Amino acid sequence: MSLDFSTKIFKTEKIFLANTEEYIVRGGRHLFPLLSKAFEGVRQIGVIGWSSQGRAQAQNLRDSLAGTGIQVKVGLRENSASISSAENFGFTRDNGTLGEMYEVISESDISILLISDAAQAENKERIFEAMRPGSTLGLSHGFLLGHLKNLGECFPNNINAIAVCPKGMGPSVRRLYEQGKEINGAGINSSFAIYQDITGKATDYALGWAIAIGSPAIFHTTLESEYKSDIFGERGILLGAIHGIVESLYRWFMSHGSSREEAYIYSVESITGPITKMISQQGILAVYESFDKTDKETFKKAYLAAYDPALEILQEIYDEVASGNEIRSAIAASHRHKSYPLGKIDGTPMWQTGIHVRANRKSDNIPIHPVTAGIYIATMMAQINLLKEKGHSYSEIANESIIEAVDSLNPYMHHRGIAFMVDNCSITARLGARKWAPRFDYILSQQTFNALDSHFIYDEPLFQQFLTNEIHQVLAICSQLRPPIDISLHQIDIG
Ligand SMILES: NC(=O)c1ccc[n+]([C@@H]2O[C@H](COP(=O)([O-])OP(=O)(O)OC[C@H]3O[C@@H](n4cnc5c(N)ncnc54)[C@H](OP(=O)(O)O)[C@@H]3O)[C@@H](O)[C@H]2O)c1
Ligand SMILES: [Mg+2]
Repeated sequence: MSLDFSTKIFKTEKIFLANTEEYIVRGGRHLFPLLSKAFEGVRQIGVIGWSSQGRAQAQNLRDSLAGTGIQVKVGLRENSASISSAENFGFTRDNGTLGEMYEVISESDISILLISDAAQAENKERIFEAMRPGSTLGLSHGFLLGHLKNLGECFPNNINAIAVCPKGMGPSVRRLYEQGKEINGAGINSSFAIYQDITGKATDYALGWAIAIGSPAIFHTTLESEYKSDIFGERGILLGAIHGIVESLYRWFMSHGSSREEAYIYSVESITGPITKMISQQGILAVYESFDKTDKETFKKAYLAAYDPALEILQEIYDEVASGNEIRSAIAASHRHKSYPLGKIDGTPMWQTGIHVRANRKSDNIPIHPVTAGIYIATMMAQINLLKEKGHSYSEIANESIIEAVDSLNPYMHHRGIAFMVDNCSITARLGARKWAPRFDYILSQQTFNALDSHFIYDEPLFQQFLTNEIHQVLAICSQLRPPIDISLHQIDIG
């Protein structure tokens, strides 16, 4: 995969991640005056859908493009339940910035498709038909490409097909953009991909779009690599795996004499509080290095007991995603959910305990439990190593396995529990988390905890591989590209 690209409008920057070269573009408000040039020939951008991403991207684009003459118009299905919410945010039929989705697509020069992935797949013919020749289809996910590949079909050959994929959820995309008004560089990083460029303008459109939604750093990828790593990552450590890990850990701590509150603190709080913060600020190895000798041993044992079982499930997920099965499964599930809507995931005593724990939380006193750290980090490392083996770039690996977890998602779980994190993500992600979390819970309970409670022979090279992994160096470089502020959740408006 070539990670180089060319733009006459924005400055590209070469970075070295371990021994590989990648090119990025840094965003920021000082580049907004270049947006008119980047979007040359564009009079209207349609944002189709009003959910996590639609709401955030439509507002950010409108704010960034103010004064350029480029209109941002929201498109929704007939009788959409979201019409009144969009109108409350100033996208109204009266002022011409809200309309029926197929009409908006047919009027727009760029149509950013932010309806659910399954709805994109289901309505692709009508969407493609509505697009004018020479116009641009914008995606925030490669799911639709995966679906087309499953069917042996392609995008229409008379449109551009591009993607800008924010590596964080919609509310963060909006909130950090707003914070960026005071602190230049605050925002959510995005990857971008150019699948089809028939006008020669696709790269500048994509970079302009990413800058306009506030991304501080923009990485290049392909649409195929994006959907594989994204669908895989959210089923892995970002959502599915972390859910399975904490459920199984909670029970394990209880079976070893902890009270409910202690078990919750040692499992969930430990990860979403100090482990997340330390990885975000100092990297993965810092967690291990923060332990004394005894806890280092405990961490090592937990790491080695968890790595292979976690890798086994992760490999299965990757295979399911790469073969197209996971995409078929998400579409099939969306049909079933018309009769059986997605169920709750935070009703059990564990998550009820979490409410009390959070109410009485003293943030500075949350311990890092070495068993929890060992299992969580082993799963993260297994995901990193698998993505590397599958040929993903380091920027994508770091974002899909570490940065999105510690800077975007885990803080949501810390703030209000598992459902607040998972159910603020896309439907594709919510489905995947529900499908795979029990598999991680099961394999850890069956294998990892059995091993932990007995003696087993350490795979020393595997632990050495953790200590010397290139990802530590990669993360140090990537963390310089992170937004300069923390996500302040208490201010986030989840509507
Ligand atoms: N959520 C994230 O943080 C995130 C992050 C990165 C990328 N993405 C990608 O961004 C895109 C949008 O995701 P999302 O999470 O914002 O949305 P979502 O929650 O997955 O989907 C909800 C939106 O889809 C619309 N919709 C559902 N069925 C429809 C149908 N049959 N016809 C027309 N519209 C329909 C809904 O319309 P109504 O409003 O009328 O109900 C609503 O606006 C997806 O490609 C996703 O993979 C999401
Ligand atoms: Mg994602």
